[in-house]
Amino acid sequence: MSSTVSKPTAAEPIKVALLGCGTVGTEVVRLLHEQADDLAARVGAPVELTGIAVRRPNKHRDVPAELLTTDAAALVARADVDVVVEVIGGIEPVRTLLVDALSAGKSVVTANKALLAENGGELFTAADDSGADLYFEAAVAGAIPLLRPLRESLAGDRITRVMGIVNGTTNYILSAMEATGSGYAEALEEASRLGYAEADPTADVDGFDAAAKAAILASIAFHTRVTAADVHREGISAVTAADIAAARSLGRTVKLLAICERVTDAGGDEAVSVRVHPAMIPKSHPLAGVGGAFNAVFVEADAAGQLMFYGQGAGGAPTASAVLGDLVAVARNRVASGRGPRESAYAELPVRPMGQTETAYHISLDVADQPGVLTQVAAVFAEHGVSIAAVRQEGRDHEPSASLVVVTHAAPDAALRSTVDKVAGLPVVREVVSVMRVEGEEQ
Ligand SMILES: NC(=O)C1=CN([C@@H]2O[C@H](COP(=O)(O)OP(=O)(O)OC[C@H]3O[C@@H](n4cnc5c(N)ncnc54)[C@H](O)[C@@H]3O)[C@@H](O)[C@H]2O)C=CC1
Ligand SMILES: N[C@@H](CC=O)C(=O)O
Ligand code: NA
Repeated sequence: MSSTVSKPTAAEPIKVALLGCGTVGTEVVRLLHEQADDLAARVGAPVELTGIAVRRPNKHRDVPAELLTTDAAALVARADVDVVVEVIGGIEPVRTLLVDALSAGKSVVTANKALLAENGGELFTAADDSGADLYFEAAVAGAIPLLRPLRESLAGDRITRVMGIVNGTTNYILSAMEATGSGYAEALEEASRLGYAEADPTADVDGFDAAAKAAILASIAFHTRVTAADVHREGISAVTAADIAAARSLGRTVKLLAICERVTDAGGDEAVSVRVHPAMIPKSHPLAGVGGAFNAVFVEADAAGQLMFYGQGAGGAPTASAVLGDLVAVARNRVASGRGPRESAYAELPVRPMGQTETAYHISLDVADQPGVLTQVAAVFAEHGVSIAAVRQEGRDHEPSASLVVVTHAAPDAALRSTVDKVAGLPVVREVVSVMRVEGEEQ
């Protein structure tokens, strides 16, 4: 129990059903217990755990047995449950459980980005219909207060860009590969052991988790429903030691970035572009120093300018901190008979396809060391309307091959891809060693 002396609370207890008791759920239970008095004082009513839905009750010996049930649906339906906290993950059965909870007027706190990015609209509609709250700060960038600032503090501004590192597992792996040269598989195993990775870690390494978070961020930032399917997604499983070495030789580092932008076409119409992919960023860029499972997100808004959010993006306790913050908010709303912010999707901006999104590439080639190679390669870039920002060609002692590195200016992604395909087919090109997008200015 905490040391703070709580003020007596007059209101009826707020009764909470917890769904799932794994990495995050265990920490939610711990914090609810350890901070019970403080939480009651902050909410104005005791916050009571009435039940915990788990899959295997005998695995949870440190939780009071009378709270445990394997019947999540029955727990959600209980008349004495005011708030449902969901930390199971995945789509079903969670989607049905949460729609049922919201439809019955029970507020929901969830960390489930996969569900929000897939079925967020349905959840928001159910919440609106019954007047219940739907909070999900833990779903993006773990402990970092990010969604509430976007939903509330910046609600009066016009956000133009959200860019950052939003997946702790992949950042942990890339940091380990960069710092110690440690192997990909070994770093992933460690990230899972530390509780950062999803139950199925392909969600992390193939970029699904970051894409779901990018969809949530873009939806809030641009007042538009963006789903996971709208997000261009590339993970880190194809990032090689050669890519990392190529980045290093240019004073850059490789990060998996989520980039959500408000864009304007030639006719003046607005759209959104949302993408997740690895990119080389300058070592001097603030995101380059974000290591391990930490996350960092830049937000740019017309009036506010540039903001940066940084902190622990994964792990049981950091994620539980965000869950508890939301729980206090929805419990306070209940005590005050009020509501938190609803979904804001009035702008309904279209999503621009990746092929039309402007990006810049770094291309590292192994070419024949003979006259005219550079001219042939440059001609392919010119043919596709791609302008070259920098070229470096280096011969190798006693070898008939040379290294040719090309960095482009920004161009439509489709034009860059076609350029790489055509260059790869040139007889003078022996191997495409590394192709990666580049982002960020030197600071
Ligand atoms: N671990 C992390 O760092 C973060 C996790 N999240 C999200 O939080 C959620 C939970 O993540 P973790 O705690 O890491 O996962 P976990 O896999 O450790 O825990 C999930 C628990 O739910 C239980 N479960 C599965 N189906 C169930 C059912 N039908 N009824 C009751 N229990 C069931 C599982 O047995 C497991 O104990 C996921 O949505 C995840 O994406 C969000 C931010 C960070
Ligand atoms: N698997 C996720 C957990 C937090 O959202 C990550 O690694 O970031
Ligand atoms: Na967060």
